[in-house]
Amino acid sequence: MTLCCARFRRTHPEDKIKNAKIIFVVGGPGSGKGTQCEKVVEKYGYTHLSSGDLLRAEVASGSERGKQLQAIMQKGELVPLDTVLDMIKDAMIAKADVSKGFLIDGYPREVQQGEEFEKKIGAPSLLLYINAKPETMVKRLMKRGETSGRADDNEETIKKRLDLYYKATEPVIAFYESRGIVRKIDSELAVDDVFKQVCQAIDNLK
Ligand SMILES: Nc1ncnc2c1ncn2[C@@H]1O[C@H](COP(=O)(O)OP(=O)(O)O)[C@@H](O)[C@H]1O
Ligand SMILES: Nc1ncnc2c1ncn2[C@H]1C[C@H](O)[C@@H](COP(=O)(O)OP(=O)(O)O)O1
Ligand SMILES: [Mg+2]
Repeated sequence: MTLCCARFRRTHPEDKIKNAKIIFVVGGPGSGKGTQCEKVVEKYGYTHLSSGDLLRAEVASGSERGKQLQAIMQKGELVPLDTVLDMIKDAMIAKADVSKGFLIDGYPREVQQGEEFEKKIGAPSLLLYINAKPETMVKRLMKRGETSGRADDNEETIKKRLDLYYKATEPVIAFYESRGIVRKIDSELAVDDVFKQVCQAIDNLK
């Protein structure tokens, strides 16, 4: 009895994801992260976790926390690090038993997010850097805004998100470049041609 309880206490939910394969998907707003992740899920069976989607689900739940998050996202700002990291961690644990690997889309958005992720979860083996010109991103987001219903797909918020991307998120790429795990993807091309580059990067992992 005593032995059994001791063992129970030592089993943490985090243990389930300790050795998970992790791919960070980083790029500006509207660069095509979500589009490419969907195709990776289809071909490789990885689990796609988008920080933005997780946050929007919390907003849709109507919770008090969701209301606070909505106000931040509407302004194009970043939500608190702990909130988004906890959501990703919980979602990873929930999928750990059936997942071949995780695509973490939209995270890290600043270097500190990467550092905290590694402390609490683990290290990525690849960073897909989805790169498009700012004009392209704005054009795609304005188009997406016609149907997305997203509170942040409007001209004013798009500009703020782009500025924040260059200021806070691009340094993330330099941070991981020194580790040799960044693969830069030209996202100016048609979706399938972008995907070919993504496949090459993932296939080289094995
Ligand atoms: N390679 C591409 N060429 C043209 N349009 C694209 C391409 N990739 C994505 N899009 C479109 O651009 C918009 C933003 O793509 P999305 O995947 O939502 O980007 P992100 O998740 O990086 O914000 C979507 O409407 C999508 O259909
Ligand atoms: N890692 C993160 N840290 C803080 N805020 C985040 C976040 N990921 C998403 N958010 C918040 C702020 C973003 O402007 C908003 C939408 O994010 P998103 O859905 O990833 O955008 P997109 O796919 O257009 O790049 O959600
Ligand atoms: Mg997205």
